[in-house]
Amino acid sequence: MARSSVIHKDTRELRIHESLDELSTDLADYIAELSELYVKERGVFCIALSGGSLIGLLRKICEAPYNKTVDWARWHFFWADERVVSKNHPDSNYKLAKDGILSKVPVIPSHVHSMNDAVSAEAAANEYEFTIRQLVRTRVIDVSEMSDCPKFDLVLLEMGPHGHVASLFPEHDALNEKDEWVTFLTNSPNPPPERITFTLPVINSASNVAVVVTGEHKAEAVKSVTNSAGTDCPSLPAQMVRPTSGKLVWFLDSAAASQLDVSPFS
Ligand SMILES: O=C1O[C@H](COP(=O)(O)O)[C@@H](O)[C@H](O)[C@H]1O
Repeated sequence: MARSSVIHKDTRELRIHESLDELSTDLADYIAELSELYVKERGVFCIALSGGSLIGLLRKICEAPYNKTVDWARWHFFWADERVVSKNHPDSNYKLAKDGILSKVPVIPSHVHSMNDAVSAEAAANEYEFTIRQLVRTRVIDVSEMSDCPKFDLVLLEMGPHGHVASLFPEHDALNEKDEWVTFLTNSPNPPPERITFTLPVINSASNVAVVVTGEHKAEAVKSVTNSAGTDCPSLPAQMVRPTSGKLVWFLDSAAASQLDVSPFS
């Protein structure tokens, strides 16, 4: 029998699942509910994806009943980060999403806002920010009244074992970027070195942010982040994900939650 539990810690909701299958189902339910809400409210649903094993965990949203019930034609897809490689390269976050999601459901090609793979990291970051600015101007993407940043309906992140999210790595200068919406790196500590990423102000302006973490190798980082409630000087990028007025939900499997000081299934 699958087991799940919901814990509120600081401003985070932690949804802990005993199996990956259960996590994947809950993630699909959560996204489908947000899609319905924003399609009703705004006529569109703007979702920013990341890469990694997150995409495999999104498989259920492409299956019955969601493949039929979700209003795919209203979805606009963005990327919270991308690697500077060609779109058919195995490291490409776009390719991962294309193979895992975009090729499986009836999306509108002009609603897929991927990053340009034919120019430098700097040019692609500038171009992506320009694209987002146009879509904010036409109100496809909502705007945050507090920060003037784009307000994505949902930003989906996956935390790496050392606490990185999107392509925001511990102690990297990109974490301090306050003015740009999209920035670039040429020295990522994880390969490939060149990347493009949303900045923290954009992530934290979203209406909803979900952070997905699975596996025991990430348990220590999960513990550090969740024990840092209210810390004034967070050091891990995942600790800095604190939506200003949006909702933050963490989806964990029991292995990733294994070092938490709560016993989710007791
Ligand atoms: O490099 C990236 O990593 C994260 C996830 O980290 P992982 O170590 O668990 O793969 C991913 O979400 C991000 O989009 C990506 O570019």
